[in-house]
Amino acid sequence: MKTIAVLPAGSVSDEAAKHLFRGEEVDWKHHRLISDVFLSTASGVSDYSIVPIENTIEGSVSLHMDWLVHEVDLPIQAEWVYPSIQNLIGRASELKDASGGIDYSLITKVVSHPVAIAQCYQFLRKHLPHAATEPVSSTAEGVRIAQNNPGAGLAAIGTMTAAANAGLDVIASAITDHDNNYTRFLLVGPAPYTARQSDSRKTSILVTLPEDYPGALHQVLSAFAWRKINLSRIESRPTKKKLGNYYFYIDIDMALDTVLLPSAIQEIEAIGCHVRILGSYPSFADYKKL
Ligand SMILES: O=C(O)C(=O)Cc1ccccc1
Repeated sequence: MKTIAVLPAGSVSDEAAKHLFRGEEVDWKHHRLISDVFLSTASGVSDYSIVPIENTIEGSVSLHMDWLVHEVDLPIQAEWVYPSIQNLIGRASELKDASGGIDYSLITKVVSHPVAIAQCYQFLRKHLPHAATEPVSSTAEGVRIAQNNPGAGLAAIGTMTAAANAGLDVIASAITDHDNNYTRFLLVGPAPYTARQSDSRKTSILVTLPEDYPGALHQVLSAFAWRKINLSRIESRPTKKKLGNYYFYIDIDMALDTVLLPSAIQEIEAIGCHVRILGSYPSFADYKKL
């Protein structure tokens, strides 16, 4: 039986995790903090960690990308995309107006994961411009805080599951600014993921450019382009060593084969780039086919 570390029960990550591993017997290790999700596998307690890495509305989850790069050395073994439907959660009985509807002015603070708060920016600006927002470690943690603080004018943003688990009401459903809000999740750990196969494979690398080499980034991109290797994502992140020094996080739409991709990597290493392979793995873009 696999042991898998993930954010708390009822979080978006937890729902996505249960979807990938449905039908399998799993020992779930729920952690309040993403750092403990990573460290559970890095320390050998868990076999895998599940990490939300990118969202349709908000883009990359920088903290999680930085943990993957700077704090642990855990290969990516799979990626999949899962819908993130956010809801406003609280105690309806505490928010009634004279006609029995919801009086949003009675909500003084909204508590949730910062990415979830950002996904619902327009809803909050329209209905809750007066309310404070408080970022916490997960949407499920925000619901737990609302549950444990009755009468405090708190509302959370989270999943239907988290609301049901906490015995709270869904005050407003599907409040994200755009429909089709999806999150990309990574499965990280030492062993390959083999439970499901995908025709689509990716390889993620981290490239550090040589100093004082004008046009180095163009040469990196060219090394893939002339080999007709498609790059689906490139993102610069600080190396945290010196202002203006970046890693380039590159997703490549092919497996780490034996000739083409290794030769492209050798070519960019030859001009002085440092390349770290973050993983080569199956990609499941359509969760309905999982
Ligand atoms: O907080 C959660 O529920 C998570 O799983 C992290 C997250 C938050 C918002 C969008 C995607 C993942």
